[in-house]
Amino acid sequence: MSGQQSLDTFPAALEDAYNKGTSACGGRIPILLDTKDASGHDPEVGTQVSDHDQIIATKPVTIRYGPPGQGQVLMLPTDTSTDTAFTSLISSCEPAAFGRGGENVYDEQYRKATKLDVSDRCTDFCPYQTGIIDIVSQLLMPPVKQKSVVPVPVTQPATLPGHIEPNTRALHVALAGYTILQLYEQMFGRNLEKVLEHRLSDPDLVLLDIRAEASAHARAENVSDNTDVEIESTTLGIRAELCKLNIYSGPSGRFKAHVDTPRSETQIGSLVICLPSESEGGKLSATHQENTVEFDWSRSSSANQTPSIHWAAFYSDCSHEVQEVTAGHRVTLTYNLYASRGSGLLAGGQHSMDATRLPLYQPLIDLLQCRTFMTTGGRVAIGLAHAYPYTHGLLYCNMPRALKGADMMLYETLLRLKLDGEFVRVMDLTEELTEQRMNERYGLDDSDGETDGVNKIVSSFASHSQRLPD
Ligand SMILES: O=C(O)CCC(=O)C(=O)O
Ligand SMILES: [Fe+2]
Repeated sequence: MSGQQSLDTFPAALEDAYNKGTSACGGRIPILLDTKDASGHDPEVGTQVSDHDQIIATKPVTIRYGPPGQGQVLMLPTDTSTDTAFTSLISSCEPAAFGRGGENVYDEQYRKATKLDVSDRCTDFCPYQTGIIDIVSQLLMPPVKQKSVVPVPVTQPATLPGHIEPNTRALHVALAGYTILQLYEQMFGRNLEKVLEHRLSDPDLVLLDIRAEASAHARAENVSDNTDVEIESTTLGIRAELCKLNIYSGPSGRFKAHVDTPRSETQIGSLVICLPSESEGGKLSATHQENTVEFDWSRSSSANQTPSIHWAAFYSDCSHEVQEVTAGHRVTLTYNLYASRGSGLLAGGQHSMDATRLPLYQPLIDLLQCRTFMTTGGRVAIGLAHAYPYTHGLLYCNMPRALKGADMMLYETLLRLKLDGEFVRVMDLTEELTEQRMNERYGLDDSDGETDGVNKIVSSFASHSQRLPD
């Protein structure tokens, strides 16, 4: 390719990458054959050094197969010509069919391979442990589809709904569309600055909810309709489900071009793990529109490399094929990849964590059952431990799912106890108040009145009047 052609092609490829991402990716994980350290223990592969410098490697892969009571154990890599555990694995496999016109068919012209179903074997290989799922999630997920965010209304209502009991001990926050400023000025007829100085000495709790209207906006119909879409397109994770062990053997193992049958609506692709057993041929190619990505894991292409696990992941709509295996055995594990909420957005969702085991659970019950605590009911404001992107309209849609650590723990506990929590942005408006004073003094007009000084949020929950679980 000439220099000029390259100059023309690269920007186009870059634009494609921005717009479409990629439809396939793959890699290699070396196998550490001697995983015993001097003390005779297995070092924790892949976690010896910090973060970025970790060398991702894996131990030899163990496969257990065979009927109950007659199980066999195979460790790969091995000498496949002499290891009886390997030859016996080959003979335990049965012909692999494939889906055609809604039926399972066996046609050697199209697919010549054998298989072991999940129920017939297990393996200690883990695509999560080896970081494959992290890479696939980050690289292969659909490109971010930015939707225009409906502008946040800036008008404030003139009056407040409801009322606050005179003996309410804590701040009542989270009245969507209303400000703490208004709340205090109306309820206490006092200057907010003095109220805050008087009530809250902790600098984290210099409260003003001038952005409460943005939370109302996030809940407004037109945005909530889109909220899930926004989340799906920006922060999805991937769940991998082991499906089969397949063996493509020389001289004529193959799987002609096909598109996998999705197992459910949330299946987004497939992951193929090629275990370390020598074979020739068997190149995998995945094609999406005009783009084809090839993965050659044959002995000749990986000569001089340490024994490795190779992997490839591709979208469900990729047509892919395994070219003819000319010699040896190509042993693969296939996983179905499903879209999932993924890490980062799990707070309050469906998951397997039991909130009653959280360290906050019992103390909160004890507090709420305490006869001297807030005897007439009321609300409690709790400063959260982490900072969140509160001025970012799009990211704010992820709240409260994006709560982290202790904040997630608090939220899960509140949900489990069926307590009503709301999130309120807390902003340090010291600068704005100073500016306002200056403006008042010198008669300047503050036309904007917004601030970026967001640092904490507050959760409030109604107490006492709630029924607690027995
Ligand atoms: O083994 C491979 O590389 C791909 C196998 C495949 O396409 C399948 O099992 O559907
Ligand atoms: Fe396939």
